[in-house]
Amino acid sequence: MKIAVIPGDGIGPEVVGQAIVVLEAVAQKFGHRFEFQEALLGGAALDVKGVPLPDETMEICLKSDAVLLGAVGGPKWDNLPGHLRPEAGLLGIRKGLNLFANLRPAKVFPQLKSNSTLKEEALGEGIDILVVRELTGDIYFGEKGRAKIPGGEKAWDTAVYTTYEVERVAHLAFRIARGRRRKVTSVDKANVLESSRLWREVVSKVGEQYNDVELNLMYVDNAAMQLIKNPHQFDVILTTNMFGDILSDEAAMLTGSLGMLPSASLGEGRLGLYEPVHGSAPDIAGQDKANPIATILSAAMMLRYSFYLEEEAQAVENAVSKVLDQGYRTSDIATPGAKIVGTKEMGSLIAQNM
Ligand SMILES: NC(=O)c1ccc[n+]([C@@H]2O[C@H](COP(=O)([O-])OP(=O)(O)OC[C@H]3O[C@@H](n4cnc5c(N)ncnc54)[C@H](O)[C@@H]3O)[C@@H](O)[C@H]2O)c1
Ligand SMILES: CC(C)[C@H](C(=O)O)[C@@H](O)C(=O)O
Ligand SMILES: [Mg+2]
Repeated sequence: MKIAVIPGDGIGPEVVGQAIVVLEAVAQKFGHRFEFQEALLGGAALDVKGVPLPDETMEICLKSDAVLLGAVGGPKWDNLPGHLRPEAGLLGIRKGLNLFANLRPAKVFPQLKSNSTLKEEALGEGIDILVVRELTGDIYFGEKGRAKIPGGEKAWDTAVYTTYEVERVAHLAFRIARGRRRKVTSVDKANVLESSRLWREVVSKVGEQYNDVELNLMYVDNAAMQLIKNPHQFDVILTTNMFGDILSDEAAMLTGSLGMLPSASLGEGRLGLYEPVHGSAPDIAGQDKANPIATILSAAMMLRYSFYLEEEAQAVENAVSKVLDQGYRTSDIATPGAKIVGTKEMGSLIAQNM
């Protein structure tokens, strides 16, 4: 099994390094062979190649069975023009690999209930939400530009969706909901945006083919509020690229820390891209402070969705749970009396508990 490894910038290399330690423990325990090949993306690629997404990186990804990615971006590259920013490299790779569905599960580990920004009573039995974010359309990829006008400038980004783009991600969300609590909440801004009106029409039509799944339609401003007020009402949240970006960070905080949230980006085939939801965290980069669990859980999603190794995926998730049971915490999820460890130690502990 060939895995393209893209450490990226900031804490990216630190957290990816620990996901590899855990994948090597999986290989040893279950007798698999993973072949890792490194590739450059984002600021790391800009510094060496002058572009955020070099051709070799796309070639390496296309020849692999899965891609493991850290994060990109940082203040060093913040003043570059849009198409040269590290983030453009990430968008390019998602689009280039046609990864149209981004799965972002927000689940509360029982050991971390007190880290949630919600009161423990509000969390009840815990939260288990899956955000299915469309990933290759919307305002991220529509026409954009800037022009001089009298007195200053104007700038624009365009939100575009086609029937086909909405249909394919909607089908995926409904199919996934069948394996969960059979409830899809589609989130849009159909009271204002034309692209959201198309989104709503298409999702409703696709929903008619899944009579066994309940469909709710919700505006994004209300959804942002409902996530805090009553997160238990959500099972699968199906939403657009932009709203999914925002709502998944919000859902992350319900679980205690952005450092806990993994993601999988999927297309038509087996090739997927697996990355934590968080960014390159320049404020803590290079200090061995980053929580590697989001990336380690992303590696578990890789085992599940690209390699169909369910037992192995669960073994990784159980190892994370065991280490939390033993009281080990990185500083973002610290609680009174916890044993605070750094990025590397957290990775080693999870590998040892496999
Ligand atoms: N997928 C990606 O590559 C991705 C995602 C989001 C942001 N970014 C980029 O990252 C850079 C920083 O963005 P930001 O500060 O808005 O978001 P961020 O997610 O990098 O950080 C937000 C906050 O969460 C903390 N944090 C994030 N991950 C953590 C972890 N694993 N362990 C402990 N704490 C963690 C950070 O220290 C920071 O305080 C920007 O250049 C942005 O464009 C990249
Ligand atoms: C860095 C940025 C391009 C990216 C996004 O907006 O998709 C990030 O915020 C994410 O959530 O993966
Ligand atoms: Mg984001």
